Amino acid sequence: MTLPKHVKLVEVGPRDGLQNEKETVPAEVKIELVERLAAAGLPNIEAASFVSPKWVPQMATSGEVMENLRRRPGVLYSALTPNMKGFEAALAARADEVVIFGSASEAFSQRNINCSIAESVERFRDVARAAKDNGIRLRGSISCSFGCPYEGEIAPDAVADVVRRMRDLGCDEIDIADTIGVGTPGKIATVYEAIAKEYPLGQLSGHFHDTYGQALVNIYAALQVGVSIFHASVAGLGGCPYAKGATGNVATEDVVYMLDGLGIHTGVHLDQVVDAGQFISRQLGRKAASRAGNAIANRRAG
Ligand SMILES: CC(C)(COP(=O)([O-])OP(=O)([O-])OC[C@H]1O[C@@H](n2cnc3c(N)ncnc32)[C@H](O)[C@@H]1OP(=O)([O-])[O-])[C@@H](O)C(=O)NCCC(=O)NCCSC(=O)C[C@@](C)(O)CC(=O)[O-]
Repeated sequence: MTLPKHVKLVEVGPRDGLQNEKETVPAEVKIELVERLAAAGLPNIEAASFVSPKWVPQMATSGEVMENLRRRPGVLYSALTPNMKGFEAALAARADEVVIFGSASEAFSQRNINCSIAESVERFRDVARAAKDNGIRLRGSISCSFGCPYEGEIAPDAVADVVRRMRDLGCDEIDIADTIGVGTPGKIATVYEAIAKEYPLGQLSGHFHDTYGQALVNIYAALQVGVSIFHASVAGLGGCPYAKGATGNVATEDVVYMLDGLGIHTGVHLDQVVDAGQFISRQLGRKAASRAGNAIANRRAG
């Protein structure tokens, strides 16, 4: 068994992580978080989401965050864009990458973006074309790829179908999301084997929430089938407002700790990610949900 030698980590804490926070997190705090994560070596940071502020109020400061960031050369700053209104805002805010986000579950698509899967693909068509015209990288995200809070089991064929549609829109990368963290290693292998027939494995990522404590082992299972792009959220921040009870993405500190141990290169400095995780947790007034991060912080404190 050979594991990839390099992994690209996409940091989603400032977006997926913070979008679910009840209290408004000030834009200056979000900016400092993104800057710390970039300084820690994260090559791609999801920093904004241009969605309706009535649906997700926490993301209403996305423009302010993107415009006031001190950008680090070589880092890709991404933003979620469900439609052309979101795309125009992302373009004005100089996003390097826009993310169209759909679902493998009809029920989740309706709850999350208020339209069917087929309608969402039509909306995304304009965003995809505009991204290409403006030379902006295009990423697609597919929620509920391993299970849905409303429909339960999701067939790998349903995921493959949305992967095909995202591919035909011209996505440069496609995220396979376990929105509610129900996947287990066997299912991970089955889903990636089904979708790798439709789209290059090297451009597929894993976006695993850790609700059932399976995210790290699922990353390991995905590494074994050759996936080399993973999403993670510093301090394990997050959840999805339309997936009740789902916890955050796997913590970045935990993923970096595991990959360092496996000798897999990420370019990310663990100590600095731990600092970023402790910083945002202090700001939110709670302990980080990262086992490795807290262990390292405790060890440092003696
Ligand atoms: C998609 C919509 C906008 C459709 O919402 P809609 O109500 O069907 O859209 P609409 O076109 O009828 O517009 C309604 C109102 O929203 C405004 N509007 C419309 N679009 C925008 C926009 N882009 N930015 C700002 N405002 C917007 C629009 O201007 C109008 O304002 P009003 O006239 O009522 O004042 C809505 O359903 C929405 O914003 N949903 C939010 C979904 C979301 O952010 N979910 C969380 C992120 S996805 C996620 O976390 C999963 C992921 C990616 O991490 C992977 C995983 O783990 O599964």
